[in-house]
Amino acid sequence: MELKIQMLGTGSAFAKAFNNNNAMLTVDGLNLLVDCGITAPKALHELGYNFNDLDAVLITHIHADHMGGLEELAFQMKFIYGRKPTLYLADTLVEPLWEHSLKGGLQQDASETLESFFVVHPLKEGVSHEIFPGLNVELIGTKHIPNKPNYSLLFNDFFFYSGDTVFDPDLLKDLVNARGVRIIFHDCQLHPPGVVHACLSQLLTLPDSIQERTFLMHYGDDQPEFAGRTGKMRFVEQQRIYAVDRLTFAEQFGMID
Ligand SMILES: O=c1ccn([C@@H]2O[C@H](COP(=O)(O)O)[C@@H](O)[C@H]2O)c(=O)[nH]1
Ligand SMILES: [Zn+2]
Ligand SMILES: [Zn+2]
Repeated sequence: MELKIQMLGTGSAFAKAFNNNNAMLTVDGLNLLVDCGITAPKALHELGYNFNDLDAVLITHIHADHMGGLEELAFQMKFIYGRKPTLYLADTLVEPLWEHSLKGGLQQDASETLESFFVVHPLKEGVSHEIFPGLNVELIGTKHIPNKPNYSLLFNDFFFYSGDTVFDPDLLKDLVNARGVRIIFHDCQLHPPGVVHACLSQLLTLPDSIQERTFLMHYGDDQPEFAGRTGKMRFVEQQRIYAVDRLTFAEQFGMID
């Protein structure tokens, strides 16, 4: 049973050279889409997927680069594939996702709710939930936009996926030193200040023992100019397939194409 990750995109919210920072996690042929931004429908198509190939979708927060593709997903699943997609999200996001984002486009009848379009699985923060056999996720509440719910993800107790978060070195140290996290995919704003994201200059203050297991995503279009300027950290490459279990350290960096 191998966990693989392929980023549909590795770009920031304003990037144009990269798609939105959305990921496909695959275990034993089952596909979990982590975030479904504005560019996700086209990015999936470019990788040879259609929406019916998705076994579940998980949303970290309600910015458009993370959920702006859900309207098309819901409509395609309803009108083309005739089934409801499975949606995982924090219990605190269920109401705002519908009321503040999706209702305006999806609702055609006043009786329709989020559950009219998705099989909704609300998740509790701090609890390990089985998504598929061999894939568990724990939501970790992290700071992004003041007073708005936002979550990072811990997969199978060893793979931390930050989503969008401000720099939180104490969390990262606790995850690695106390909880045994081996791999970190972290958002990285290339230019300071990191007001709503971790920025590169902050991430570079992490000890080497954390940097060497950290892979950077959610970056801007000038990312190529930062090659060789990321300390022990590496950039995640859009569309490349990584075998997460084999990413224990940079030297054991595994790739499947
Ligand atoms: O200079 C900036 C530009 C944007 N923001 C905030 O970022 C988010 C949108 O980007 P995400 O990657 O989806 O978080 C939005 O809240 C903007 O206000 C910023 O703070 N500074
Ligand atoms: Zn974002
Ligand atoms: Zn965001």
